[in-house]
Amino acid sequence: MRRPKPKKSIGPKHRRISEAEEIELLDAWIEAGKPDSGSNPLAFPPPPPSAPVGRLADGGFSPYAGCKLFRQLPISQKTKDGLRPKYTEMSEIQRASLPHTLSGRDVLGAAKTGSGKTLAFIIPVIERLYRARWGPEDGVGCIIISPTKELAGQLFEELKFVGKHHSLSAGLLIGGRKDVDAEKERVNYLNLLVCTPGRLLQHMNETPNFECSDLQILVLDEADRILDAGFKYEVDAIISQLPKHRQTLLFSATQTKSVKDLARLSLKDPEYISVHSESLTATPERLKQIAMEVPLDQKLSMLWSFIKTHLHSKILVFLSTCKQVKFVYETFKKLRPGIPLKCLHGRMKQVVRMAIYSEFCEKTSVLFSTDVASRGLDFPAVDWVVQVDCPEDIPAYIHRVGRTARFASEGKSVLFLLPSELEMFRKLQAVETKIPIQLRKANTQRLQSISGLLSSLLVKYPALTELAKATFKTYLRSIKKQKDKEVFDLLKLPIDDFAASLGLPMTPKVRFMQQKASDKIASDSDEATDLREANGSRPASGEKQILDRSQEEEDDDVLFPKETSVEVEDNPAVVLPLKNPKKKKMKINVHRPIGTRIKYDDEGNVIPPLAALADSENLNLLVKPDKVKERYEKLKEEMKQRDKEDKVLNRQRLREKRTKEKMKLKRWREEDEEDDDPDLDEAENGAPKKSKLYFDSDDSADEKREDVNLKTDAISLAEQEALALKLLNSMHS
Ligand SMILES: Nc1ncnc2c1ncn2[C@@H]1O[C@H](COP(=O)(O)OP(=O)(O)OP(=O)(O)O)[C@@H](O)[C@H]1O
Repeated sequence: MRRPKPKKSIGPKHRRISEAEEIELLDAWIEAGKPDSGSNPLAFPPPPPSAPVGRLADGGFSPYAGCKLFRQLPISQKTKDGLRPKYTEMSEIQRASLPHTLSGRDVLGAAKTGSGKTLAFIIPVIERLYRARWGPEDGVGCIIISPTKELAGQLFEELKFVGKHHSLSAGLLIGGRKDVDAEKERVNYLNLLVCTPGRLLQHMNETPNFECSDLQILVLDEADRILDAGFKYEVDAIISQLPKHRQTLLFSATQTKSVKDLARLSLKDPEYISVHSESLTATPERLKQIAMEVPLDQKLSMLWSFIKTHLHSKILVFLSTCKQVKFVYETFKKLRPGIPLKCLHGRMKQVVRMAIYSEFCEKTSVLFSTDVASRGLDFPAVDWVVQVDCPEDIPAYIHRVGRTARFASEGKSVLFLLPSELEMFRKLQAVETKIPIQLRKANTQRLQSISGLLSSLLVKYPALTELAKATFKTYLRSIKKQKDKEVFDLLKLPIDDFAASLGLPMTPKVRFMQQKASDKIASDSDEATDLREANGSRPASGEKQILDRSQEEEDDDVLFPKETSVEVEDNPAVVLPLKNPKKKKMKINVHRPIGTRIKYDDEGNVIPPLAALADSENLNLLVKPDKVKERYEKLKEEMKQRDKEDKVLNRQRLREKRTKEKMKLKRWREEDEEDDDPDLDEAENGAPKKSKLYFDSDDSADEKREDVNLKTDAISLAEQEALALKLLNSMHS
């Protein structure tokens, strides 16, 4: 613990002395009453409210482990003044963790959503710097990292609220703000930083003299999210630049217990404080939860009907992609449901996002959102959380429903599940997950179908048709990307009905669906071929082409669908075009074994060797039928082999081409580019995208993006050269 140093800033003399005295008293008080490591302060008897607080007449100190009121804690008067009158009594997580955090220990705090974890780390942060008499010249003393910009903003507001009587300086560092240069000037004078991982790393890398070498305390809010794969690059880079000797606090409703994660953070004998582990439910007790089976093509009608019957409620609706959020928002707005609508997703400008966030805090309305709003956000008085799309896993479910029934309030949530997603209900209902959810039948009598209305809207507004197509594709893509294949199965989706429900006259072509369906057919036909081979019969002619197609179409870019036509239905019956016969001939010619004669038909076309063998004239010339068979088998083998090689090369070529096209498009069409992930905010999961994550939307960011793009071009050129060389080799072999 740093000792108080003489205050350098100007101020009245009596105040300086009283501060020093207060700090001395607080240090002694904390030391005298700190709970044993590993003990749970909730188990201590709380002192009565009327008991004296602080230094007692006998020279000792009042106990604080187990106390219920903020004023009974060994914290500064300024913090107590900041807390009053809004906060007087502590919540369980605050009671359990504050005695440990104030004593300077590392803490992993787990408590239900809306249970007051924010104050549980904001108070020790302020107090630690106050007691160390931190000033502007000391630089960064505390860093609070949040996974999303909105949550960072909310934490910053809470920090300002509680710390309003302190003279510490704090800054909000989040991507999407244009004033990065001004921020760089200031950042060295800030004591407390509330930031998203990307922006913090940007400062660490770019801001001259940016210093965290004296960091006292690091906080990860939504720690499990920050430590997951999506932020790995940033977090590892950040941690490597922080001093190991510091206090570290990790908080989340779904806390990590991974030793690997904790090792990454170099925690020292951390206290694991999980206040609701004994609770019967993992979600807030005042939260009523239901799940409903809703077919994919009825989801929007169901949502519409739900909104129409809850016009006086504040409703938060989760969808999985930005495009879906946009589509639902735009179309529903035009259909005028009779309640204000808003939307929030990671592709919106930061100022707009912040404005929407504040508006939803204040007004009764419906907010359509991606998972950008699923964690940490404290919207007051949300009546309903509606999950139109299934969450990726149980923690995601817990965080989403946790936007309602916060602290002492009540709330309700409904989860729409496709018939193919009912496994998620079973997982949620499992005893160990402790989620009291019930499956209800949807009342289809009250269902108001809107697919016809959507069709008319799409006719009237052509831009909406494009949005509907993108919605269709990105939704399917989001399902494809889900890890839990027990729940998410692309091939079980009624995609034609889904397209129709969005108002689309035709089902858009999606190449990865084609791939999936082909894979399925391929595996089915593999089985069939095995059977036939066992019976000694030849494969049917169409099968081979389906298999070829499936291998060629591995890349699944939804932005540039090819001309190939695919129809996938409930029972996938795939219609695939024949392969380009020209290509086939080329391949045979290039790899023609030396000495093989080329045969021509009457019109001068080359007769493929197999056809030539089957030619009746030639058949007469052949010596023995078993020789024909042998020759046939040999040629078949050779062709198979060469086909294989060609396909590999072809795939590589295709990938190269698409990567280049994508990079180009990415630069040109920032607004309309595809949603690769459900949402592309810093909050989102999946592997970090170098050009996106930490250079966000600042001016400097564009320059960086250029760098990244140039780099990618250089790589692809090198790869192209290697590919050309490979091609040449294969031609000469
Ligand atoms: N001791 C308290 N007394 C009264 N209200 C409180 C107290 N602590 C927190 N609150 C209020 O409870 C609400 C939820 O708190 P907070 O956002 O910190 O929850 P959380 O546990 O961090 O939730 P999440 O897991 O969703 O991030 C806030 O509105 C906050 O102001």
